[in-house]
Amino acid sequence: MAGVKVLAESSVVLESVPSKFNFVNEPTASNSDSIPIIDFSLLTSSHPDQRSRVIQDLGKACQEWGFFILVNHGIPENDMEAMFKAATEFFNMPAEEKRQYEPKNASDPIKYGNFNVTNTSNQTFTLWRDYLKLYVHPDFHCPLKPEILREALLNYSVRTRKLAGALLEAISETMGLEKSYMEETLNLESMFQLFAANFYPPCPEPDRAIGIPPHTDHGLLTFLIHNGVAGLQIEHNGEWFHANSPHNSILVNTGDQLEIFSNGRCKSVKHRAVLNNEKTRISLVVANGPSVNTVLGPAPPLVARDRRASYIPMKYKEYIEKQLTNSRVDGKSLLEQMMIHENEL
Ligand SMILES: O=C(O)CCC(=O)C(=O)O
Ligand SMILES: [Fe+2]
Repeated sequence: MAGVKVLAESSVVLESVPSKFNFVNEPTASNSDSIPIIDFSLLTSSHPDQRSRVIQDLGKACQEWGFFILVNHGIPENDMEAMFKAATEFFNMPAEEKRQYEPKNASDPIKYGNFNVTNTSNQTFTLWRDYLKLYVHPDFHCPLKPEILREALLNYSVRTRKLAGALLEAISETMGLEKSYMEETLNLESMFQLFAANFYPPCPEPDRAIGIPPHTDHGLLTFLIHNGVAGLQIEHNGEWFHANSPHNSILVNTGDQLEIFSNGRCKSVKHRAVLNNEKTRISLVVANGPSVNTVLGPAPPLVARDRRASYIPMKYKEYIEKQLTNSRVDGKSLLEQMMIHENEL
């Protein structure tokens, strides 16, 4: 298939969603003005009170929401603009140019296309989204075109990697661990970084298709920026909320590996991308994980404190592969499968 973009822009005016996209969707969500906002610049504040307050807020955000809006993060606006420009140019290239990146294997380091998901009743749906996914660290992979992509992405991956490192240090502190604990035990100098650009064209029947169904992210911390068009929703206390983040901020969420590592303190929260019938939405995502060879389980000092481990350890590489191949959209998630419940002890 040539991509959802081509379909949405074809000369025949689409009045309904072709049946292969039909996803039983429950799009209602509420607004929330209480998604935590974290001011990154305060983490380096020389006022001890200010710093300890932001560490406390950060810990609370990871525990209660698993999502927060990061402001004053230090990544220049121009660098983000350059990424949107490059991603837009990529999706605007002719279908033949993009087709060479359609994956042969799920683990190809450069992938473009659209995605099918299957539910527990064995029905398959195509998602209303074109994506470009690139492995950018420890090895950097990037399509040759558009030419502006390489430099912009190299820079963005360096900057987001530094930011992830600094946030993970602060998150270690929120749990009473040494600042460098995660960096050392999870081999963060060779952290696995995945970049994804998501392109959601306007959809004639936004309630009958979905951009990305409910899921959690597999890594430690995910960073998301978007082009100002709403669409991300997150689950909080069993309800769905719109996650609107202001221009120039970064929406950060804690992923499965951080929930496991923190022995359940940080929450890897379900989220989904819904559609609209007016505007194209673009989101740019950087998923930051441990090195792929790390066997990640609950941190021993936390297990000692809690007197039990609440999750089974697994090599991160294996976790990613399993999540790619095993999951049914409405089935038990891999994270749920890794949990050790109290009655199983
Ligand atoms: O586009 C969005 O807002 C969500 C993207 C997302 O959840 C993902 O790429 O994992
Ligand atoms: Fe996600």
